[in-house]
Amino acid sequence: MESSILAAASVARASVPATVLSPLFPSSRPVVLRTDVAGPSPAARAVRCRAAEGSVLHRLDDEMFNSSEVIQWESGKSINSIAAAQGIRIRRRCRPRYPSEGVGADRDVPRNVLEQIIWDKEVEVSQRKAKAPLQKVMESAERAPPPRDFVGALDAARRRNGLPALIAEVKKASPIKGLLREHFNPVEIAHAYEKNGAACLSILTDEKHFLGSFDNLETVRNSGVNCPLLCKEFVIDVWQIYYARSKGADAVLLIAAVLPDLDIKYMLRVCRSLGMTALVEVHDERELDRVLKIDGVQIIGINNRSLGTFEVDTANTDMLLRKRGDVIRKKGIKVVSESGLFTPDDVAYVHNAGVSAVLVGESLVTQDDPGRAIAGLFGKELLH
Ligand SMILES: O=P(O)(O)OC[C@@H](O)[C@@H](O)c1c[nH]c2ccccc12
Repeated sequence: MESSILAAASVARASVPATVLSPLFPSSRPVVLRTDVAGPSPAARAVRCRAAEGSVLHRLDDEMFNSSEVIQWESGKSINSIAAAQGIRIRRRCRPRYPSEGVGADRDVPRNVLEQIIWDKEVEVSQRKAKAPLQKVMESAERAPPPRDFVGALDAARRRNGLPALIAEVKKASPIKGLLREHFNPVEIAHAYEKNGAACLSILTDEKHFLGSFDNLETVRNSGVNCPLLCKEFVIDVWQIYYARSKGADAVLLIAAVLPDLDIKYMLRVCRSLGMTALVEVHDERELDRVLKIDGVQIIGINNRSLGTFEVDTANTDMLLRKRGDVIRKKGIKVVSESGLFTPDDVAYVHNAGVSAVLVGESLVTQDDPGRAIAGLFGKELLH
């Protein structure tokens, strides 16, 4: 068994260095194989067995995980109890493996839109993984065109215009507003955005709730746009990050409302190993404080929209920057104000609050000419 673990480990060594990625848990999450203890715990033994079955191994730096985190995983605590301890209210779809997670109706029914999306996403990801196993997707990620510098493009655009850089979103629909644009051609919209000064593009890939697709991401990437691309996905599994890279994404969104700290740390690491940027999204103070404790976060998105209630308030960006702007600036982290921005006043408001960039979908895609709409949003033409 040991020899097959080592054999599998050598397969993955190319990507990253002392932890195991195992499908033992609901999504592929890191589990440290501890070599400093007399004998492996039952969970670690199980991991070894899975590893021996041929799952892909990843090695990460030990110092990344403190021992209590390791023990959390090894103790077999459910993802939901770990998440709840961090204030995360979005539950993963329950597995019978964890009887402590509730029974009956409460267990089987998602409690809000975000939870519904995440539950659907788990089914979708496991189906996609069955068709394209991680190892295959990793190989095709290696063959993808090299990643572009997402943060660099934002910095350059901000310097050029003296305004927050624009991440313009290719968005067909949303769960609450429904269809945003009847005639929807992602490539046409992407080119119009780029021509009118967008620094980066955000491509929604969730099919069920946003009518997006990975095909859109791939076609836009192959259509000759130069802007770096953010894969706007509900990431719950590192498989999705490799998949996004294989389709040409330069950045991915990591939503703190659904990801425990350890997942964020691990996913940041995977992004870095692929040369991608992670835009870590928060909505409230608790999520922001969690994210500020994680090393290596370069760019934070403050979502003005609650993904639980879908209510929007642009004052959220201002409020969080008033409270935590000092720490954010000290750490050199850039902030993107996301959602609900419609007018030059809205942009000026979040600019004054201290953001480096804005992420805008609805107010652009709902207009006849989404490219021309950019000058309307900023109150002037943006330099390309
Ligand atoms: O269309 P708006 O209000 O301009 O918002 C764009 C973007 O911020 C929003 O689509 C978004 C922000 N975070 C998300 C997470 C998942 C899906 C969508 C989003």
